[in-house]
Amino acid sequence: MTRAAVLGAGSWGTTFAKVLADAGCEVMLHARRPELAKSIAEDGENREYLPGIRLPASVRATADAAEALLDADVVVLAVPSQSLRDNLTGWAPLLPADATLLSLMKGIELGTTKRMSEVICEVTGAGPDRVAVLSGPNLAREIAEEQPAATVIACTDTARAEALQAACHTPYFRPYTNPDVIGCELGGAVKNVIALACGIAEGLGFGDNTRASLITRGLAETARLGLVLGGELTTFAGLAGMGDLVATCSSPLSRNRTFGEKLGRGMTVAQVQESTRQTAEGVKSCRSVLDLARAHDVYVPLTEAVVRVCHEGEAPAQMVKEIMSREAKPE
Ligand SMILES: NC(=O)c1ccc[n+]([C@@H]2O[C@H](COP(=O)([O-])OP(=O)(O)OC[C@H]3O[C@@H](n4cnc5c(N)ncnc54)[C@H](O)[C@@H]3O)[C@@H](O)[C@H]2O)c1
Ligand SMILES: O=P(O)(O)OC[C@H](O)CO
Repeated sequence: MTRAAVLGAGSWGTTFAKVLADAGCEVMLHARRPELAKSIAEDGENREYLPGIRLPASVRATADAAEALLDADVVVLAVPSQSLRDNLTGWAPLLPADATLLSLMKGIELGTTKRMSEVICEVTGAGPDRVAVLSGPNLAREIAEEQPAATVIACTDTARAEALQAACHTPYFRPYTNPDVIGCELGGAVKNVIALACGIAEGLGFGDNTRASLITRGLAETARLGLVLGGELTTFAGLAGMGDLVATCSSPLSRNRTFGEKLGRGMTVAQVQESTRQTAEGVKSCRSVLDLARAHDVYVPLTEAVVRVCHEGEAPAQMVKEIMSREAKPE
């Protein structure tokens, strides 16, 4: 039986712990706060992040990282992207030698512009073939409710990707493998930025044409950057590209889209941040995505626009004017 440690007991970490357990794994879920670990262990439910969802008995919870990681075959990382390096620095000495390291995170590190798998390799010293990424149209609440969804597990080592695929395949969760780690990570990080733009448009009162235009041009922007970085075009047309972009940009469950919608309705970034404790990765990653694009001379006008609204005080209505009045060009 596969033994998995899930580090991060937020909405996605907790949901994925349930998926693994439903697929037959023995799971240790690690929460930072001892009181949250205790309440998950006692109630069989994460009332803070996933209220109303019963966790299988094979999910155990602890706040002790050493206990969570003991003899783990698979270590799942599910913390906010910008906190990964600090968290992982503490966990690295406890990682079992050949465990597969699986990232669930969708962000680019500020300052270094590194993808999460790159941060994992750097901090742990693991080779890239030991590190995998899971990404796709996977809104946590829907999956916790066992609504059918597909996803992608990307790893350069096919055997590890297939082992992970078997470890999390359930009647409601269908993983596909893909060797393109770069494309999957880029798709996941940039869709959060485009979802912010879609939320802003929603908040301004715009409808389906606007959203479809943003999704389509957002995908063009993602693929332009991803190809330069070494991703594959087919990945951007797949679940970790278009699939995730459509789900996140369309769903009221998306934290990024909801964040953008509040901005579009007139709230400031600080006000929206105060209104939620959940992670909206795109607010920070829009800056690192833009830095990455500039370093590779790639044109990313929607990301630039989101950065202006989130970090430079531009009004959402002005952002729309600027996007629409750019020089006309061929598609
Ligand atoms: N929620 C989803 O639907 C979903 C789906 C797919 C991918 N993801 C990705 O998974 C990652 C985790 O997202 P989530 O939804 O579980 O987030 P969340 O905000 O629900 O939970 C984050 C968890 O990380 C912990 N944490 C550890 N160090 C932290 C720190 N320094 N600052 C803040 N929190 C810290 C928190 O205590 C919490 O348990 C993100 O990269 C997100 O983009 C989320
Ligand atoms: O709630 P969001 O915006 O972080 O999106 C969640 C998932 O990434 C959707 O696949």
